[in-house]
Amino acid sequence: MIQFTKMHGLGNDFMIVDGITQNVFFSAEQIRRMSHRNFGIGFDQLLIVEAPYDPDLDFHYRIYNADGSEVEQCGNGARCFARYVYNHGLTQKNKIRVSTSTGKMILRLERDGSVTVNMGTPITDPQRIPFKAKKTENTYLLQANGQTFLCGVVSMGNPHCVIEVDDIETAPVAEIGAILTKHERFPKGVNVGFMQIISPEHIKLRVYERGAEETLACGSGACAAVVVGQRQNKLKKMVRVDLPGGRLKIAWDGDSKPLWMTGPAQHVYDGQIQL
Ligand SMILES: N[C@@H](CCC[C@H](N)C(=O)O)C(=O)O
Repeated sequence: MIQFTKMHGLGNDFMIVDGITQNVFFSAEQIRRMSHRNFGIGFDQLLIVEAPYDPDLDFHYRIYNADGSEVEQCGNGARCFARYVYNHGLTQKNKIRVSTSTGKMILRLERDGSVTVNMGTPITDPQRIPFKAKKTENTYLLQANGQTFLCGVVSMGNPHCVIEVDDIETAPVAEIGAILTKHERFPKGVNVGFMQIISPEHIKLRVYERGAEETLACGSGACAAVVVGQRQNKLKKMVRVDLPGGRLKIAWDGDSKPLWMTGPAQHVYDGQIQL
């Protein structure tokens, strides 16, 4: 039996497993089965807590998409991870240093129950995203489905492409998201964000996630949208991001500064599963 906890950050939901006190290994096929919303637990991502590899860190964790692929970053997952390790007595700290497969992050538990995450510095160099382009630009033209899309491309540890739309309600998230997420110019796939700018301090966003389809919220996607909007001089430093599942606060001072994301992390239930 494997003990797990179900949590969500604005409806982006997670199965979280303590891999320190339990010996766990899941195949991609097992992850796909567990993530199924009718035949399994149902989740967008699986997070596995591990011991730190570095004495300066408190934890390491692995992130898997619902389709079983391992990924580098998950903003909403980071907030849930912080609440999970604190509530399960794995740490007494309210400033938690963690690493994932791409880098290090600092998670801060706030008194009001929200969690603030230092999401690190965005990457715009195409080679490091990775994205096939000759040089760094604020916008690129992407051809798909007989149409041309103007988009910003950025990595928050994981790859994002952000398209500005006039109306978030009618944005072709499922149709175009499913095509662009596998576009040949993104060798490792991409998360596709659709952003409506309401004002320089307020956007609406829907994200078709790589390996999970459209989710109710994407934390790294919210950061990516703010980077893209700011680099086009359309957004200010502090931005309210409204996603289908709720609101995030994103702050970015630009250039080589890290992004800060603040939002909720909710426990849903504890369970156990036999594979
Ligand atoms: N929901 C996440 C992102 C999860 C990973 C993503 N699907 C990818 O493949 O990069 C978030 O809140 O950032």
